[in-house]
Amino acid sequence: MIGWMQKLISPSLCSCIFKGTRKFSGVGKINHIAIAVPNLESATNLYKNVLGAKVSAAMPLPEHGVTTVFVELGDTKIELLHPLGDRSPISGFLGKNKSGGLHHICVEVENISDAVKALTDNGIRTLTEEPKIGAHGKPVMFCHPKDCDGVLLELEES
Ligand SMILES: CC[C@@H](C(=O)O)C(=O)SCCNC(=O)CCNC(=O)[C@H](O)C(C)(C)COP(=O)(O)OP(=O)(O)OC[C@H]1O[C@@H](n2cnc3c(N)ncnc32)[C@H](O)[C@@H]1OP(=O)(O)O
Ligand SMILES: [Co+2]
Repeated sequence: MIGWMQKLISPSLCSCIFKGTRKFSGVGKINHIAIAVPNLESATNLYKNVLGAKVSAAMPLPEHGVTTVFVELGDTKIELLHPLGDRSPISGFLGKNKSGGLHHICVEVENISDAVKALTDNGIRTLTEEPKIGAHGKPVMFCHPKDCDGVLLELEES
């Protein structure tokens, strides 16, 4: 029954109706790979002017404590991250990795509540209680790197 109802109404509404009974539909493609950078201008210059990629304007996201630049690479992206404000979640990482480094991977999921449930049911901790709205205006959630083989995993609703 859930299958045909999903075709008629939105996945989120369906998820509310069948809370706890809907099955996670599985992970989608890589949305972006994020690199924390100590100097946003020189990192942008590398991808834009040396490697010839199309890059976005720098976008300050105070609610995430970062400024981002997206490098477009076909159907995926690199997200350049630089700390914003004095409580940035990436300051500790850059303190340990002074030249910058691979910070997280972001994978797409059809329904973030279903994905979070599948993860938490399996003992994976999320870093916030509720999803936030990410750089693409869609709900995102981060999973603890210690529960994901040392990799910070971001989920973004597609
Ligand atoms: C722009 C919006 C959005 C998007 O739409 O794309 C974004 O991408 S926002 C990006 C920035 N936001 C976040 O990263 C939010 C989630 N992250 C966090 O809450 C924190 O970064 C963290 C994961 C809790 C780590 O914070 P930190 O201050 O470094 O805490 P600890 O020092 O206690 O770290 C604990 C432990 O985890 C290791 N660690 C930290 N960062 C990473 C990482 N990126 N990848 C792998 N491992 C990481 C850290 O080294 C500690 O390990 P030990 O040293 O062994 O204790
Ligand atoms: Co990200």
